[in-house]
Amino acid sequence: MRTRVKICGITRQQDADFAAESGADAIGLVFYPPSPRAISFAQANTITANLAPFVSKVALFVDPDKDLVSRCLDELSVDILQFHGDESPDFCHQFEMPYLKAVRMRDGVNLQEVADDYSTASALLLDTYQPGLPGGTGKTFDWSQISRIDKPIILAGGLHASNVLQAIHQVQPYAVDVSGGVESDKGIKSHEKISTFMREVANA
Ligand SMILES: O=C(O)c1ccccc1NCC(=O)[C@H](O)[C@H](O)COP(=O)(O)O
Repeated sequence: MRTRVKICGITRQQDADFAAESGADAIGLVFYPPSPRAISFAQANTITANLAPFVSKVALFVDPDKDLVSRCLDELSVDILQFHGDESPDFCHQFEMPYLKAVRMRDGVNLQEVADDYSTASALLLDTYQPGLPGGTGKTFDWSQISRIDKPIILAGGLHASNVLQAIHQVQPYAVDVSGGVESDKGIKSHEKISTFMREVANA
């Protein structure tokens, strides 16, 4: 089966359009103000309003207030929520929307237990654990920590064109998620890097 691609931390319409033209399956919009990739709902509206069809729009939060997520759903057309903090299963489920639950990989994480806890999640997104930084670390983690679970896995953390092929062969994820690995600067995607990344995934 083809490995899907989500390009996260999109802040500009031209990057979203290029990602879509290049075959990305999803784009991620970060609604977490401390992030250098954070955008407002108004910016997100411009990006999503003109996006080609059949590209999923993922709204990413880190331990948000319920009201922020509700407002996002009222004001924006998004397809999937992504919770990248310590949100509980009940919190994630309450919006009655498909959602991804990020898991920051560290010693002792039992992925099947997490998958059972978040039984309503569409997938687990596995990212690198780094104290003080909930995501977008640009660093890989030890992929041998990943056990087989009965839920789709989205592999994130430090992926780029030079390691994504190996990552796909080793982990066989449902999808890969990239942010820093296709950037020229924080929040600014490099179209050349997106093209190379997409080509590598297609070769896998
Ligand atoms: O991108 C951020 O700044 C960010 C901040 C807080 C939580 C999540 C964040 N990003 C999530 C992602 O972009 C990806 O899901 C993932 O972390 C991969 O990022 P990268 O290692 O840069 O490829």
